[in-house]
Amino acid sequence: MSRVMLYVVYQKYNEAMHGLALSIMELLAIGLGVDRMLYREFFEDAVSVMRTNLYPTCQEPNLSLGTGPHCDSNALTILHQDLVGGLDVFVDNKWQKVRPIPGALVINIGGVFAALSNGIYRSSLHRAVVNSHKERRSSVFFMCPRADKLVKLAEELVPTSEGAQESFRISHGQIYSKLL
Ligand SMILES: O=C(O)CCC(=O)C(=O)O
Ligand SMILES: [Fe+2]
Repeated sequence: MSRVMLYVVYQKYNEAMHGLALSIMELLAIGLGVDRMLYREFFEDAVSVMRTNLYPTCQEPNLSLGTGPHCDSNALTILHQDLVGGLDVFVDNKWQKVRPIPGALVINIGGVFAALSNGIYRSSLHRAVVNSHKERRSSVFFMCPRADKLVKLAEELVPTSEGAQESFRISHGQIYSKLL
C-alpha cells in the first residue's frame, strides 16, 4: 500500500473512531445522569492519538511483557485486537483475559474521564502479554481533550461541601504534567 493510501486509511479510521467515541460519550453522560450532550461537546475538538502495536513472538513469554501493567491516562480508549489474544485486565484481584471476539472493539475508560465522572467510572488496570507461537497486533485510538481544556466536574457531580468545586478544576495539561 502506498504512503498516500495508508494516510487516507489512517484518516478515515481516525474519523470513524472519533465519531464512535463521541457517541460513547453520550452514553456515559446518560449513565451519569448529566446533560446528554455535555461530554460530546467537550470532546468535539479532541486531540486524539492512534497507535498500532506489534508484539513479536517470544521464546520465553513468562519472562517478558508486551505492554506493562498501566491505566490509560487519556479520556477514552478504543482498542481493536486481532484474534491471537494477549490483552489482560486486572479484575477481582487477578489478571483475566480479554478474549478476542471477531469484529468487537474494547472500550477503556481513561484517567481524564475517571476525573470528569468524579471517580464513578474507573480507569482499569490492564496489560498485554506475548506468546511463543504467534505474533499479535492491536490498534488503539486514544481520545484526549485539548491540552488547554479545563477538566471540570458537571454541576450534578460536584460534592456539596464548600470549596470542593475549586479543587476539581484542573486543565488536561496539568493532569499530564502530574503524570509525567
Ligand atoms: O495491545 C494491547 O492489547 C494493549 C495496548 C494498550 O493497553 C495501550 O496501548 O495502552
Ligand atoms: Fe492501555
